[in-house]
Amino acid sequence: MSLLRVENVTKKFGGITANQDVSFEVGAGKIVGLIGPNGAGKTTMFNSIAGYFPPTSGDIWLNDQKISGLTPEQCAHAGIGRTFQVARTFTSMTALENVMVGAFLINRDVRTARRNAIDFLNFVNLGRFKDKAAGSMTISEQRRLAVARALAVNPKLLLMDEVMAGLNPTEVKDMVDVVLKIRDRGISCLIVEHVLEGIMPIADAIVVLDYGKKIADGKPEEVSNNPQVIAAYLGEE
Ligand SMILES: Nc1ncnc2c1ncn2[C@@H]1O[C@H](COP(=O)(O)OP(=O)(O)OP(=O)(O)O)[C@@H](O)[C@H]1O
Repeated sequence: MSLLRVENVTKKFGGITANQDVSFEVGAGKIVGLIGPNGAGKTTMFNSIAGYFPPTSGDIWLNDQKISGLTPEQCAHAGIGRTFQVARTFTSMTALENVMVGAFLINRDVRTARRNAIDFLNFVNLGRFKDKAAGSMTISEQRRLAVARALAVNPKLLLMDEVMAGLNPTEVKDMVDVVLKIRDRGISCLIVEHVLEGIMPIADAIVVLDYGKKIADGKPEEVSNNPQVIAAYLGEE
């Protein structure tokens, strides 16, 4: 059964069509990769799903709730979580405080938010760093912290934006393990990623965008053999 349904979404910025008539689905408990060359429209799609702006046309559904047009807060309450790079303003806060920012969105009780935040830090293997300033953590730790913060809003679907970029192979494997653990909790993951060796082995499906349009959608092995996909990536080199 599909958790997320993106139906014929077009997003225009003035004369630029960042997404053109894009449709795809994310099943419950599935991992879907959203890939494509630079400027293909991946971040724009995330922004439409997370309520940062409404699509110009088309609809987005989470289960039977239409979420296109909702605010980011309403989308979060509906069940959309999203990773952000640990923002500059949050770097002086501790790891625990960063995750509590997410936890507070759904629970205003400090003790409950704190307890939930500790659980999520442990979940991403950062429990021992709870009192460490986020800014003094490694890139790999900051990425997992961003995931813990997004999980703290109790999402049904987690949007992960390039959480593997710039990581070494061991760190990519750590992040892959976290993604698999998230999926095993029943949370679906939609992952924008340029690190294809991270996403391809674990994705149930890969959606490929190029110049705003969907050019492929299927199992990783089908998509990676698709001549249009190969041409889009070679064109980028
Ligand atoms: N707020 C905006 N205003 C105007 N144009 C925008 C805006 N956001 C994105 N665009 C344009 O839309 C197109 C798609 O951009 P988008 O950032 O969604 O691509 P992307 O696939 O995420 O790229 P990258 O892999 O480089 O992050 C680009 O041409 C971009 O310049």
